[in-house]
Parts: sequence; structure tokens; C-alpha cells
Amino acid sequence: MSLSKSIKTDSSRRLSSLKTLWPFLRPYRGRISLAFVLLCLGSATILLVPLAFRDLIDFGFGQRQHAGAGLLGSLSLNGRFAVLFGLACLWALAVSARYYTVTWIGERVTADLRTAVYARVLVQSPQFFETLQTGEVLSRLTGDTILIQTVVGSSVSMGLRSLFQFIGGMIMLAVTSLHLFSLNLGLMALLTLPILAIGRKVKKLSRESQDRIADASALAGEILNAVPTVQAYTQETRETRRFAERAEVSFKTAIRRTRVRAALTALIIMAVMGSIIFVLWVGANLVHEGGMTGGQLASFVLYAVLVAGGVGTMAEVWGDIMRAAGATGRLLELLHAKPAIVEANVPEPLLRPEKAEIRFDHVSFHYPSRMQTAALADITLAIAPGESIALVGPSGAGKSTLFQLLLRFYEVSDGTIRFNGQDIRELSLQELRNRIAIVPQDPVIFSANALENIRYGRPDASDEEVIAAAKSAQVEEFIHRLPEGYQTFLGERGTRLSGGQRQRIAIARAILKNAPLLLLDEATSALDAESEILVQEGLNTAMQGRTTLIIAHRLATVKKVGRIIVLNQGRIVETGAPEDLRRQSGLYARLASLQFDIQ
Ligand SMILES: Nc1ncnc2c1ncn2[C@@H]1O[C@H](COP(=O)(O)OP(=O)(O)OP(=O)(O)O)[C@@H](O)[C@H]1O
Repeated sequence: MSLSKSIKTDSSRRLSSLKTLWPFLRPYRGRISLAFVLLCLGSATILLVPLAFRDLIDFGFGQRQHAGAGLLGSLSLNGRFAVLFGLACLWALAVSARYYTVTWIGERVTADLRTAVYARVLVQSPQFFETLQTGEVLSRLTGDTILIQTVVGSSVSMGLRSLFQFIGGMIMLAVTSLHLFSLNLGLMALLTLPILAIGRKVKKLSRESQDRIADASALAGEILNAVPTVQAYTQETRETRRFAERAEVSFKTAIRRTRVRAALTALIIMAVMGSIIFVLWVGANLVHEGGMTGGQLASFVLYAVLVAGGVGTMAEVWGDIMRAAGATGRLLELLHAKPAIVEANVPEPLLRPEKAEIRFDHVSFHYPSRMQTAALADITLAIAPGESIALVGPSGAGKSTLFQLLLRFYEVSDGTIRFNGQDIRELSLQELRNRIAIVPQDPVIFSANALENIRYGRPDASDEEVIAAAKSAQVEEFIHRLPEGYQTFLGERGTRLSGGQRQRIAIARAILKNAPLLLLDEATSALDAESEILVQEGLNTAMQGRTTLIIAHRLATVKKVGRIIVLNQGRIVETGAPEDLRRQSGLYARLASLQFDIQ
């Protein structure tokens, strides 16, 4: 009892998530109504066909003395065939128009839904992607939306058509012969129970089989991304065996499902054919005794076939609808995900936007996934407009975290960060981030050509501006060696470039953005000594008149900055000019002597 109740609430809860699709359907109300009208027209036509057949048999080439009776009145044999053909044409037109309209709605709604979910995902902060893998987002955007498309773009209309066919067919069966109808109903009830039980088993096995296939694909996905490592460790045979094992399990599960399904098919065919033959047998006897006409029996059988077809389709559609309800639930989770960073209701405009003066006032921060340890603790730091400072310190000291907070990817746990004196929480995210250009540790290259990759820094920049930025970042040096110069396609994630070349593209992008605050996160770490000197020249030009924060492990690269901030375990431990810090016997002096004395 409680089990059936919980199943019911579960499915009704899942079904109710379908309601939330309505905002996406609403704009297309007109087309939905049109599809419904076409659906009714098609169903009505198909229900008329058995009647036309009845008349054809009874009055067309049956007893001629009855000519003038029946649905089609006094039509000649040819006339009756013409009407039948007309019905067929009407049906065909209604079906094709409905198919087009409904598929259109399905495709449209899916495209809208995908775009809405994508837009929502793009505004989420990095924290969101720590818990949800991008692969999962992609599968929701593709797999789940396809399920919804199937339901909106075909299943619902198929289901409704079958429902009409079922109800109309049942009524017509009862009208045609109450006696045969009751016999048929009893038989159907008797056979439905075992079929339902086996159907449930098939469903369970299907799900299991899907899961096993997903297991195998997950393994393949991981390994295909790591082919060079697999080959370097000569693990091809082992990996093939691991995949083969999973493929074998999925094969066995699929075969188990197929066996049950084969048995189910046999049972259904026997049940359907058995009842038709049984009804025909009883009906033939009735015709023989004069209880009904041959035409009536023929139309009865046709209606029975319509009803049976309707039931079959409805069962299938129900499965689709339940799956789509699950998919909608998962998509809505994404659609309603609240960004962890909330913008101010009425953001303040940034004062003096051409300058960048930064202040950290007692800033502390814990990553949400690691609340017990502070990534930054009580950071107080003032950076004047146009000043260049370097952040140094051991790995994990919190240097990159400082950049993340400046970009407001995360919210400070305590304290305030000010940009030109304004709390960054009072500014709009767009305004803030528009004023910051960053060269990250591991630069991202998009699958486009070199020109477009640099232009990402400022999409409205002219070709000349892009090329000027490229020159400053020493991109020119290697770009002319690429087969098509600036037009060379750089491959997905820039796989066709070396690490140093990728960094130079990212530097050019940041130079092009022309923002008052420049953040360099080990921007030249992947360059050889010669290129580094060249790029440094470009960066020096870019840093002119800009506030610049540089994270550097190689202290030689930041010898010329005005001030060095030494971080250790989330705290500022030393501050000062490089030469002053070397004279003190602190962390910087230790790091410097390790690096410089070795060189
Ligand atoms: N997303 C995250 N979730 C939880 N902890 C994090 C996250 N990112 C970084 N940390 C932790 O925060 C601390 C500071 O990391 P951060 O990346 O700022 O160090 P860093 O000084 O830039 O190091 P490196 O020089 O190696 O880049 C580290 O202990 C790190 O493990």
C-alpha cells in the first residue's frame, strides 16, 4: 500500500515537473492549437474508415437490394471507392500537416530550452563547476533536451491520437456489436495482467542495459582523452581488456533483456491474434445465424485493431513521457541554479574607469569546499594606480586566489576589496571584469584562427589593432612560421601550439583588451630565456600607465617591479622593494638565494 503510494507520488512529482515546460511552450500556443485541430481531424477520419469498409462489404458488393442504405446512402460502387479514397487523402493530409507542426514545436522548444540552460550555466561562478562536471552539463544539454524534444515533438501527439483512437474505437466496438465487445473486453482484461508484469521486467532490464552501456562509454571517454599516456606506458592491451570486460557485461545484460522481450512479443502476438481469431469465430457464427452482417463483422475487427494499436502506442508513449519528465527535472535544476555571486540590485557606476586603484581591507577567504582552512587570511594591501607589484611565495600560498577574488569569481569571506575606492560588490560584474585583463597560468585557446583568438580580448578591435597587440606580445615571431599566418587554425584547445606560443597569444589578448588593471599569473613561465626577454619588453610596454599584479615563481622576472608582496600560507609575510627584501633574512631572501645562487 505504502509502496504503491510512494510510486504514485513519485510519478506525479515527476509529471508535475513537465508543467514547468509551459513557459517554453506558451509562445507557440497558436501552433499547438493548430496541431490539436489537425489531430482531431486525423483521428475522426481514421475512425470513419471501418464504417466505409462495412458499407462497402454490405452494400457495395453484398446484397444489392440494400443499396441506398448505410453511411454513404445511394452511392454507386465506384462512388463508394471514391469516398474511401477521399478519406484516405484527408487522413494523409491531416497526418502530414500535424507531423510538420508538432515536430516544428518540438525542435523550437528544444532550441529555446538549450539556449536558456546554456546562458544560465555560463553565468555560474567556478564554484558551480567544482561540483558539476562539464561532461554532465553537456549530456544534459544534449541527451536530456533530446528526450524532451521526442515528447513535445512526437510522443504527446502520438499519445493523444492513440487515446482518441482507443476511446473512439471502444465506443464504435460497443455500437457495432455489444455482444462481441463484452467478449473481447473480458479477453483483454485476462491477458493484460501477465503482459504488464513482463513489461515491467523488460523495463527494469532495459535500464540496467543502458547503465552498463554508460559504464563502458565512461571508461572509453576517459581513456580516449589520455591516449598518449596509455601508449607511453604501453597499457593498450590492458585498456582494451578492461573495455572488453565492460562491453561483455553490457552484452549479457542486453541479451537477458532481449530474451524476456522476445517472450513478451510472442505472448502479445498470441494474445492479439488469439482474440481476433476468437472474435472472428464467434462473429462468423453470428453472421451465419443472421445476427450480424459480414460488413459489421469486418468493421468490428478493424476497430479492434485500432483499439489494440492505440493501447500499444499509449504504453510506449507513457514510458517516453516519464523519461522526459525526469529529463525536465534535471534541466530545470540547471535552469534555476542560482549563481553563487549575486550582483547588486542597483550597481554603482565605476568612478574614474580609466584608472585602477586597488585596496584589500582585512580580506579573508575560505574556498566553499574547504571551509576549515583559510586560503587567505587578513590581507591588507593598497596598490596605487599605475603601480606594478609582484606576488611571490611558495606553491599554495594563495597568490592565484587573490586574482580570483579580484575578478569576483568568489565572494570574500571577510573584509572588503575596493576598486578605485568602491567596494567591488557594489559594481556590476561586467563593469568590474571589463576593467581587468588577465593572463592565466594555463591560457585557453579557442578552436579558431590566431587572429580571432587574440581578438577575443576585445571583439570590436580592428585587424590592425589585433596585429599591433600581437607584435607587442612577440606573437609575430612565430606566427609567420605557421602555414597560413594569422589565419592558421590553432586546433581545439590550441593543441597545435607549444606552451610558450599559447602564452604569447594570451598576452596579446590581454594587451588588446587595454584594461587599466593587468593580472599576470606566471605569464611567461613557459617561455625560453630568449623569448622571455622579448615578451617581457612587450609586457613592459603594456604595463606602462597600468596597475599590474604579477605572480611569479622565477624571481628574476620581477626584479624590476616597484614592490614585492611575499605570501605564505594565505598571509602577507613581507613587503618591500626587491633589493630591500634580499637584505632582510626572510622568506624572499631564502627563495632568492636558492634561485639566484644556483644560476
Ligand atoms: N577551488 C578550490 N577549492 C578548494 N581549495 C582550493 C581551490 N583552489 C585552490 N585551493 C587551495 O587554496 C590554496 C591557495 O591556492 P592558490 O591557487 O591561490 O595558490 P598559489 O599560491 O597560486 O599556488 P601556485 O603557485 O602553485 O599556483 C591552496 O592550498 C589550494 O589547495
